[in-house]
Amino acid sequence: MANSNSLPLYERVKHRNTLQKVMEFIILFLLLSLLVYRLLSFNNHGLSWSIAFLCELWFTFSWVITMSNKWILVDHKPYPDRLLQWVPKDELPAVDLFVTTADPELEPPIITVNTVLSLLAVDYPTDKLACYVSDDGCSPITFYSLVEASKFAKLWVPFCKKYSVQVRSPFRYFTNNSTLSGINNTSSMEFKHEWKRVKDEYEQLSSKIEDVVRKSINPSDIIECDFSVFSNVQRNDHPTIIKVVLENKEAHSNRSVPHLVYISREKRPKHPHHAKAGAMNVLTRVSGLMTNAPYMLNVDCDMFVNSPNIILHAMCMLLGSKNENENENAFVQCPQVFCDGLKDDPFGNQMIVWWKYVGQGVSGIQGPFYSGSGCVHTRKVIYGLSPNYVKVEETNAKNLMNGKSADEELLDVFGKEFTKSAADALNGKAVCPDTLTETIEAAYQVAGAGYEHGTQWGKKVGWMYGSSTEDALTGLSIHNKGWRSIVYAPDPPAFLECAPTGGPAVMTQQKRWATGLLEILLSKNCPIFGTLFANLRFRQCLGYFSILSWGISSVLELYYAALPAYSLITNSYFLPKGQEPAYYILAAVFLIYTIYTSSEYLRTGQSIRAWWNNQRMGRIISMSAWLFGFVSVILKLLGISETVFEVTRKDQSTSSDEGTEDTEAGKFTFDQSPVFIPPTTMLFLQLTALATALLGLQPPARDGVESGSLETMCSVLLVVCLLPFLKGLFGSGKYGIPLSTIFKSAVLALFFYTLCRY
Ligand SMILES: O=c1ccn([C@@H]2O[C@H](COP(=O)(O)OP(=O)(O)O[C@H]3O[C@H](CO)[C@@H](O)[C@H](O)[C@H]3O)[C@@H](O)[C@H]2O)c(=O)[nH]1
Ligand SMILES: [Mn+2]
Repeated sequence: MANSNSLPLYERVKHRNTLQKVMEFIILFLLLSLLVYRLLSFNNHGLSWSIAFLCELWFTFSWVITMSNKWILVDHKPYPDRLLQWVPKDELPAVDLFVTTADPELEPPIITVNTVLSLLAVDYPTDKLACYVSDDGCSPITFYSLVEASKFAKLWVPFCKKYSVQVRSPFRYFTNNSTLSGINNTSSMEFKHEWKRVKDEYEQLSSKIEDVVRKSINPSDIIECDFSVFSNVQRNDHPTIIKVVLENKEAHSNRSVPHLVYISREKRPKHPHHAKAGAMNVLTRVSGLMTNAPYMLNVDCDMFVNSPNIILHAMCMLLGSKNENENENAFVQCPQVFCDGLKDDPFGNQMIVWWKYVGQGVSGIQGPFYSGSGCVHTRKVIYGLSPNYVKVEETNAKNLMNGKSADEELLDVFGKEFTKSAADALNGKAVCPDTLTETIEAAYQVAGAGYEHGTQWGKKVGWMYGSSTEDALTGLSIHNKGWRSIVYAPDPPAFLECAPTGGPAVMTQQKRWATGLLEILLSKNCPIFGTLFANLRFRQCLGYFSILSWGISSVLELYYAALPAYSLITNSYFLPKGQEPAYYILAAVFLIYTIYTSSEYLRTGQSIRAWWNNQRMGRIISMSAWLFGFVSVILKLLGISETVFEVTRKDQSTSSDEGTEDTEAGKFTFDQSPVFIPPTTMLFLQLTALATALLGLQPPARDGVESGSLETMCSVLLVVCLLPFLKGLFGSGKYGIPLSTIFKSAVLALFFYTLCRY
């Protein structure tokens, strides 16, 4: 026993990559040479030269950060057997499971239901788990779906455990894919029989939900449950609704299913609700009163469990070290992996390479960024504790000297109804009440719209307010205290989710990210302060900078992309000429960068096409969604408008019937959103510039040197990147760019052209 105690519960696996690193240094050297070349020839050039220099300075700086981010890749390997030797199964720590949903239309309830069922069925003692669903849509349909799902769960959970089912979300388990469904010719009769029964039940469940969604049947007409609370509610103006959907009363029987609680927090037009961050804080408080588990797993409504052992594995990494002081891991983050992602990643948003090289790279520094979903948090850390923590009793004495008792202090921070629960959690001796309903009255209090007034929720404790990427901000505030975090990227992935498809959904998501991230950079939460005045490591700060600056790089990329067009139109140049040595510097950067980036795709098992799609979408997203993110943050800083959290549309590929493969799914789609104007303008601009050059309409070169081959090549390359938009000009329906967008873009392009010419 003593022996197994001292064995670590997880291992850090480091990957070094010399070849990649050599290429990184060569690229850095080339970029620096280019900067030197620009500086040496600064005097004889005009504005475009300075802009090019500025942009290249930024690109070089970003490259240094990229190198720092990827210095060592780290992954982790848990040893659950050692944990089970160390802690008996029924003494494992409890974990509260959080799911958020906000809109039954954008987020079909059947998706949420599958996520919830997969959570209820994880391999972990059921009496240690409780699942809380926050519904910001206040939808009786979502509630109804959960009630129905809880009945099915009583069949599904025991079935999964009895047959050690690998895939625990029913829609995926019951696909036609035989490797997932686990049924084959060698299966026993009993299994086949039960399999059929569970499948039938699931089909009934999904058709019931579909009926309610499609025909808008009033759920209260079909089940006996109390729906009166949902009458007359408006999404943004309603009292709290908390319903214990399922209470686990037979904890030790093999038919038991974890608790399931539905929460729709109070919303009032006058009270800010803080979108997802607000919902997470209500989940934290309600669960704090009901079960107060020391750990909390949170997922978005579309992210379901794919590996049934995930909680046990995460526990290894959170409990994992020999002495308590050394245990400085605040949270375990699993990469976001997309289920049945479209072939070759046409929208460039599957982020496989990002998670591999940046996600695992920052894990070698202080740890991965919290990315909002697929993450297990430590409750105490969310309550603001630092790694070198002092217990509440100890602070007690200290505070008394300041004239404030610890209780008063806790009251100020957490609010009245929550003081005891918070103290219990911080002291690590949470006792949960015998029944969930016992605490329901207090739960209504802490879910109220005005509860947080005068407390530190969203400021010092809980999920942080002030950014539409509350995840990055919350993670940053944890890293600022000196905590580490852990990336866990098992194969098969621990969770799977749906990647948004189509132009508009991708743009909504990317715009929100760029907005939220820039909001953090330009606020008092800027990571530079974290490094200067708190415990954020310098290279971790650089890592944060690399994502927080998306909005800024979009502006520089836009300038750089306009340069070739400008040069062609005015018959000037901003790139070195064929006879200059610097010409070869540029060619070499281009070549090595191509080899470097494409090799990352090949090594992660993706195709060259996927590489190209990501490069292309990278440029498109940067000059559309990120640019809009930048603009909305500037508007917010000027006090003109507030930033909002727009929910991403989730595709309903989870219904039980197998849809035929949508061959059009990878095609770029458009809508009326102004976000499509800048890329369309850019396309027009490059086309006009190329036409000007080809038709010999360029003015005579001012200082005798004309635009050269590199400018033309860059312009052509941009047109190739913008090919989806070129096609969009001729497409119809959702595949075509709306006429108004085309018109506005043409006017803008014409304006730029005139500006250049005169
Ligand atoms: O007012 C709101 C808005 C959103 N949500 C929920 O927040 C989650 C994330 O929203 P979604 O539109 O799916 O955003 P994504 O871009 O897919 O999510 C990523 O980015 C977000 C930050 O921008 C993080 O919060 C997410 O966890 C992360 O997965 C969903 O479950 C929503 O139901 C709420 O509960 N209340
Ligand atoms: Mn999502």
